[in-house]
Formats: sequence, structure tokens, C-alpha cells
Amino acid sequence: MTISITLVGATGWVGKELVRAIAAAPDLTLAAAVARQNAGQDAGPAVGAEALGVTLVASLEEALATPSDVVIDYTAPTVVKGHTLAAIGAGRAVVVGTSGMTGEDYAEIDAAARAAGVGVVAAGNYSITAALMQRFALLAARHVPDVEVIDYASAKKPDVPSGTARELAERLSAIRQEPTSRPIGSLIGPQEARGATVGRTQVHAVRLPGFVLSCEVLFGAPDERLSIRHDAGSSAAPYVAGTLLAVRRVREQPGLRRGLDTLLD
Ligand SMILES: NC(=O)C1=CN([C@@H]2O[C@H](COP(=O)(O)OP(=O)(O)OC[C@H]3O[C@@H](n4cnc5c(N)ncnc54)[C@H](O)[C@@H]3O)[C@@H](O)[C@H]2O)C=CC1
Ligand SMILES: O=C(O)C1=N[C@H](C(=O)O)C[C@H](O)C1
Repeated sequence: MTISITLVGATGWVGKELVRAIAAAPDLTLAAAVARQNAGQDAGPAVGAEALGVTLVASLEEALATPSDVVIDYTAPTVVKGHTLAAIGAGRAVVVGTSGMTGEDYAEIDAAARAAGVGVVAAGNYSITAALMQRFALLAARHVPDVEVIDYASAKKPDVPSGTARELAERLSAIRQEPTSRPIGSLIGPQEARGATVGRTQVHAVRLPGFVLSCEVLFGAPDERLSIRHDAGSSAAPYVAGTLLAVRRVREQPGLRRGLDTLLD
């Protein structure tokens, strides 16, 4: 039995790579795919591949009419929460790639997934090396209380902070001890200069041409520093293996699992 997939955002930067990888994987089947501008076309040629016999549709609602085991979402921050809740409502497991959701959004999704008895995996970054950055940073935070996150992305990225930085900051916040830096409210000058507080962690977002996505975790201790950094390149290939790992594991348990590193052991 193969795992059947509904892919939303099938002709996007990541979606295209996923269509090709799903078509090449013997244990996976593309059951339905959503791409608004290419609706009516076969999904294969729409991503530069052989015909797959799957006709692209214009909305997740239409795609859910076709049975599948797992919905993958790589769309946009404005629509991902609605898509995820709709897929859960239809009894599908969900792999969330799209960035932009808050910790509160994820709490709501976890509750909905548990109530429906379906699994959800969400990762701010499905690259294996980015997951390792997160794993190493969480280990370091157990020993070093002072940590801040720098989030670098392209000038065109629509959301801030990145899914990578947001997830990292929220998870660091859950385990880190109190920092030794002065409380932000006590500082002289514009408090925005200290970045945004995500969970209990300061995140500094840089948006410049020349970056795809880089994330740096900076730890400071008396008379020494530790920097852990991940730099993404220009292709979407690094996200494919992690996303498909999540597809293969998402139905193991109901509720939300956050972070690709939760699937690595
Ligand atoms: N978790 C991870 O590892 C990664 C996450 N991302 C995130 O995934 C999201 C998508 O990234 P890209 O593929 O680079 O974007 P993209 O813009 O290249 O592709 C998104 C696709 O979704 C489509 N779309 C938008 N709204 C839609 C809707 N309502 N219904 C159906 N389709 C819709 C767009 O038309 C587009 O084809 C972003 O939030 C990005 O930050 C990107 C790379 C890796
Ligand atoms: O928008 C992007 O491009 C990316 N977004 C993801 C994020 O928000 O963290 C990660 C990926 O490296 C690229």
C-alpha cells in the first residue's frame, strides 16, 4: 500500500520539487494537487515532468473530494492555518511546510488534530542540517542562559520572523534559563532595537537581497561566545527529504509534532 498525498501549492518553488520526488518514490502516490493558475492541467508537465494522470485543481476544497492519507501544504502564510484546519476536518493527516503561524495557532491545530484523531507535523525548516542546528541549539540552551536569534532572508520574503527562526525561538524559550541582559523595558532608546520577543527569546530579522534563508543562534557567556548557523542555498532540494520523512511518519500518533528534529531519532 502506498501513502496517498494531496499537495497544496504544487507548482510553487518547493511544491514543484515535491511533485517530482513523490512521482519517483515507490511508496508514495500523488492523489490530488492544487495549483490555482494551472488548474485543469496534468500535474507532471506543469512542473516540467512526465504526465502523471493527476489533474491540478484550483482549491484545497476541491482536492479534498479525492481521498488521500496526507495533505502537504507549501502555500502562503495567509492561508496555511485555514488549509490545515480544513484538512484535519476532512480526517487527513497534515504536513505543514508553510511559515507564518504563531504558537497560539499551533496550539489550536494541536487541539483540533487530537479531537479528530489525526497527526500533524509542522517544521519551520525541513532541511536535515537546519534540524541539526535546532537540535544543537536546544542542547546549548540547557547550559547557557543568554541566547538570541538572527533571522536572515530575502528582501521579498512576506513573513517575519521566518518559520525557521520562529520555531527555534519558541522552542528555546521553553527550555532556557533567565538571561542576564538588562530587561528591555529598562533600556534607554528605542526598544525595537532589541528585536522582537518571540516566546521569551529576542529575534532580529534582516531582509536583504542575496539571502535565501539563514539563521544564526548566538549564545553569550562571560568572555566567550558560541554561534550556530544554518545557511540555505538557492534550490528547494534540501526541504524535500525532510518533508517526505514527515509524510511517512505523520500518521504514527494523533496531535501536533513540531520540528523535524522530533522525527530524527
Ligand atoms: N518548512 C520549510 O522547510 C520551508 C518552508 N517554506 C515556506 O513554504 C511556503 C511556500 O514557499 P515557496 O514554495 O517558496 O513559495 P511559492 O510562492 O514559490 O509557492 C507557493 C505556491 O502556493 C500557491 N498558493 C498560494 N495561496 C494558495 C491558495 N490559497 N491555494 C492554493 N495555492 C496557493 C502559490 O500560487 C504558489 O504556487 C512559504 O511560507 C515559505 O516560507 C519554504 C521552504 C522551506
Ligand atoms: O520563504 C522561504 O524561502 C523559506 N522559508 C522558510 C522559513 O520561513 O523558515 C525556510 C526556507 O529556508 C526558505
